[in-house]
Amino acid sequence: MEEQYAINVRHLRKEFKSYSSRSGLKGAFRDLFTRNYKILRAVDDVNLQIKQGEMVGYIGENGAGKSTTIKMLTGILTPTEGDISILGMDPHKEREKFVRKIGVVFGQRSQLWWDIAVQESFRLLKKVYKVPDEQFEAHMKDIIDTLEIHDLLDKPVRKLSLGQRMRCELAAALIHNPPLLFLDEPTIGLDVLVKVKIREFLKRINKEYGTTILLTTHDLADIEALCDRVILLDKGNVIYDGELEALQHSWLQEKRVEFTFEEEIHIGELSTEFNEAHWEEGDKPLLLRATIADESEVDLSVFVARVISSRAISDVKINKVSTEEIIRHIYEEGIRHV
Ligand SMILES: Nc1ncnc2c1ncn2[C@@H]1O[C@H](COP(=O)(O)OP(=O)(O)OP(=O)(O)O)[C@@H](O)[C@H]1O
Repeated sequence: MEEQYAINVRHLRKEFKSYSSRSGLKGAFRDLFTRNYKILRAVDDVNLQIKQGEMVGYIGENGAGKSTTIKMLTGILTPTEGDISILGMDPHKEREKFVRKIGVVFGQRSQLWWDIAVQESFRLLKKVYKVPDEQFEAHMKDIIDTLEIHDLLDKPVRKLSLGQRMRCELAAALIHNPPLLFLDEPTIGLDVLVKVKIREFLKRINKEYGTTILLTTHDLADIEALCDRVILLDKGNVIYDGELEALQHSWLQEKRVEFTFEEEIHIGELSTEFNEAHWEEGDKPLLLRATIADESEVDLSVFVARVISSRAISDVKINKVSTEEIIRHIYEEGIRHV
């Protein structure tokens, strides 16, 4: 039966042994014979099913296990346990066939040769991937035009700025037009214009070629621009897998208003008089924040009007909760009824 998923991962686990040194000379001597170690479970029972053509954001705090997962999916690391099927292949057992079907960009590491011109790297990769001449010419011209890297082709990689290099890295990952692309922090350290260019480009190849993209990023604007689905990882476990919109929506229902008063007001006074909201101090003097629970029937405009008509107020802000805030909340409080 044809594999239904581009990425199908079951019960994936990766453990690292971390060694600790004993103290003192005696300890160092004992370390020569037996080492103390701890087991760290970087990825713990992760299941992922991603269909061809999906663009999925793989997010989580530092150390959550994102890069370790990507390294296992691309065959760089061997799992401690679990099954990985990528486009119906095992990344380890069918290595040669496998690498011709995937593209990988690690934002922190280059796959281009440092001292040679960018186009030389492209030609070498063309040979590695056994891309036919005609396909290479037409496809690369398109990529070079879209990523606007024409003027960089003669330069050695070491002379490129980070943004220029990243655009070349992406081009390199796509030389063989792979159906599946793994991107680990592809926009790290880039300025906004380059980020936007890269996002537009990824959208285009996804639409044109149905490229499946799994993306890890700390920049949630990347996710917002590209991914309908997010998978949220926490301490090696998937804690959310679903639509970004659903995640946002549940938080947007919480109504939050910031009032800046003209003179100092006691919070207890407001809590009694306007008890439909939960009141707290803001981060500036005279600023107080009112939060109305998701499920409450309170009409926000009526509430704001009541407060404004009863006190002297210099500013009112009705907050839209940002995605960053949503993610932070999730870490602090866990997922609510999404
Ligand atoms: N080779 C290794 N040896 C030992 N521990 C490792 C190794 N690689 C990663 N780890 C540990 O595994 C955990 C997960 O790391 P990983 O790099 O996958 O996280 P991440 O989610 O990609 O984080 P970041 O956003 O900071 O890149 C961390 O605690 C990290 O210290």
